[in-house]
Amino acid sequence: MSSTGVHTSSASIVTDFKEITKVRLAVSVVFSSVAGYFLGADNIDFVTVFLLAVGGYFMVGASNAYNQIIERNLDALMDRTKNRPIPGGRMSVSTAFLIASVFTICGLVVLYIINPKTAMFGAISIFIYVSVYTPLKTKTPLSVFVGAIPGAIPFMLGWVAATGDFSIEPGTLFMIQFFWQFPHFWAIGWWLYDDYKKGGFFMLPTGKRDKGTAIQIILYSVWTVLVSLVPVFGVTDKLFLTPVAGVVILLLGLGMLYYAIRLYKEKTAQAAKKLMFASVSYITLLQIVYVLDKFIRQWI
Ligand code: HEM
Ligand SMILES: CC(C)=CCC/C(C)=C/CC/C(C)=C/COP(=O)(O)OP(=O)(O)O
Repeated sequence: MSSTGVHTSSASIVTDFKEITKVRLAVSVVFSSVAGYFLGADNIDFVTVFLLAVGGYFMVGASNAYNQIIERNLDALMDRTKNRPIPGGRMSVSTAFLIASVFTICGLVVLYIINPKTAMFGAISIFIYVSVYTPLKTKTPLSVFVGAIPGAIPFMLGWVAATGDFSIEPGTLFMIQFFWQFPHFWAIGWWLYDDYKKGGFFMLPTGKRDKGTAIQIILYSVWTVLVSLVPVFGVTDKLFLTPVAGVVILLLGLGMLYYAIRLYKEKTAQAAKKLMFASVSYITLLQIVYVLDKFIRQWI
């Protein structure tokens, strides 16, 4: 989520703001929330979409700023993160804390305006990410299972924003994004293994770039695809996917699985990097297909 480019002293405030809030991750989180909203809403209300996007950005931005305060000394040890605003010496801890705190309050208020449940899930996400996942990262590879909880909330949050309800449909959206994060993150953990080691992070399930990790990546990729197909079978109430969309999702899933199997065969950082991009493409395209399928079905 951080650029690996070297910032000079001329780095602008805008760049630092983007880095402290991890703009690319935040935008993809907001994207998944808006997709969840489109899936849940009977009538699209663009004011709610706007509030969800703004409130979501505030909450993710705050989460990331707190994370970078806590990890500032470890971030300084890794190439990927050493130029972040705090270890790079361009932002003080108190400024980052101010941004994080103001963003938390603004985010909660904006999400509360949508409905109280949306604010509650936003609060749960930031709490788990900052207070449980972040400290656990240096302790155990199992931290990824904890980090996957706040990571999976945004897709379902959109549905909750649209309906005010938590039921089987948002639960299914949660499960899809939850399982997806294992191939996503373990691919990154493999690709950037040496860098993570410098910071004392052991993020792979076996702790190593070995056959065991590669097999787990394949298994979780299979799970991700299977869970993604559940709405085709009409067991998830209002969340439904046509068989045509199911076939498209299956093809996308086989694409991700192909890169997971290549990682198993090649066991290289290059293969892991490709799987990381395949995983990001998978979740983004899945959300687009889910939304398009709903609207095309309504129109024809
Ligand atoms: C356990 C959960 C997760 C972990 C540990 C994780 C970790 C990471 C890391 C370390 C990177 C940076 C790779 C680089 O330096 O280039 C990354 C990239 C990315 N992640 Fe995640 N991620 C998680 C969940 C998510 C979620 C929930 C989303 C979106 C809904 C997401 C979307 C992305 C995207 C779009 C990128 C590529 C853009 C970028 O480099 O910032 N990730 N992830
Ligand atoms: C609605 C709401 C508030 C949602 C929260 C979404 C959220 C913050 C998801 C984070 C997902 C995650 C574990 C990313 C990895 O961070 P990392 O600390 O491993 O990344 P790093 O190594 O780049 O610091």
